[in-house]
Amino acid sequence: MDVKTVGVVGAGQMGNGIAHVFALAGYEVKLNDISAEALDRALGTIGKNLDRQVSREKITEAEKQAAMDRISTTTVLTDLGSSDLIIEAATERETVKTAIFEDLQPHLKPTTILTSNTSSISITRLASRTDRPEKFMGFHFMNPVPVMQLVELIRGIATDEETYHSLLKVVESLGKTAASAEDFPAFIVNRILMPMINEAVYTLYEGVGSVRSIDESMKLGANHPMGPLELADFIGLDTCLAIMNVLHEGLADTKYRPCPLLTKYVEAGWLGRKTHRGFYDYRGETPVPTR
Ligand SMILES: CC(=O)CC(=O)SCCNC(=O)CCNC(=O)[C@H](O)C(C)(C)COP(=O)(O)OP(=O)(O)OC[C@H]1O[C@@H](n2cnc3c(N)ncnc32)[C@H](O)[C@@H]1OP(=O)(O)O
Ligand SMILES: NC(=O)C1=CN([C@@H]2O[C@H](COP(=O)(O)OP(=O)(O)OC[C@H]3O[C@@H](n4cnc5c(N)ncnc54)[C@H](OP(=O)(O)O)[C@@H]3O)[C@@H](O)[C@H]2O)C=CC1
Repeated sequence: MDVKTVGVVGAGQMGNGIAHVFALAGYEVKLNDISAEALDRALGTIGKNLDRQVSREKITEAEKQAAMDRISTTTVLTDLGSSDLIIEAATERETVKTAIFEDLQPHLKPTTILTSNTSSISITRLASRTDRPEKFMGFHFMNPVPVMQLVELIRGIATDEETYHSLLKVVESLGKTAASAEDFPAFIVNRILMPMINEAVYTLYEGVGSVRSIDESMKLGANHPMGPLELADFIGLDTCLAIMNVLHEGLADTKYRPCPLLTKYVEAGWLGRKTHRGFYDYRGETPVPTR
């Protein structure tokens, strides 16, 4: 299947990054969200991130303009029906994702490939709720999408080889690198990364260190580009908690128990950068630790 048009569902931090890289690579992109404000914000963010690439001479002003012109937005999900490839990047909740695929599928071409950017949820189970499990895959981009090299490709039990090879070609066309992961909870990156973040929250919860000392320790002591709590805020604490819950339930092992402090931050609506407060408070000029 030759992919030329892409429909992206969900215009949050991942959806806008995915639209950005596809438009820059020459694909026509339709970006959908339930909220018109989210779509406006996404276009603003894409413009700013493309400007950054122009100012660092990675792309020209004309390439930026051409990329912006290839992106259209809509709050009507079914407008994405004519796309060759759908990338679902809505909130990490299985019921949300299943409803999107159910609403979309009567409007799709028989050849359309369906994918989810889920961080953790079973691809086989999501696929089984659609009319085309053989054309369904996990297509897991990393945050920030314009910068990170990796894309995880996850085949469900029924995914056919043609679909897998079509997506491999797409990843190559974006200048990124694919890694194949088997369909088990949280795949490869988050199976390893998220227990580390959860452990950092336990380290804070048990008073072993403060937010700042935990992050400094991992940046200066293990050469991580961001401390684990800073990274959790960057990913979104709701997403981190959702992934830990999938690991905990899916692997039935107490070592994946989400830290109660992580749950408390999510219950407070302190979801990290996207709500301006998480392990750090981002409302002032510089981030201030909340513990
Ligand atoms: C949860 C999941 O399911 C899976 C996941 O995604 S897990 C999260 C994975 N991501 C990570 O672990 C990110 C860890 N953090 C980092 O790698 C770095 O802190 C970072 C790349 C985000 C920023 O790096 P930095 O050195 O502090 O910032 P900065 O110097 O401004 O940026 C580095 C480069 O990225 C570019 N950049 C940063 N953000 C960008 C964006 N959103 N769009 C475009 N370019 C961007 C900058 O322009 C700069 O480019 P050059 O090298 O060409 O100059
Ligand atoms: N954050 C990260 O680092 C990474 C996240 N992912 C995965 O990507 C997906 C998106 O995450 P992320 O971008 O961070 O989340 P965000 O919370 O930033 O964005 C999700 C967006 O989806 C919208 N949305 C919710 N329901 C629907 C719907 N039915 N139709 C269309 N849009 C909808 C939300 O709208 P509203 O806000 O109005 O509810 C919001 O704008 C998740 O599956 C996540 O696990 C994958 C890799 C990295």
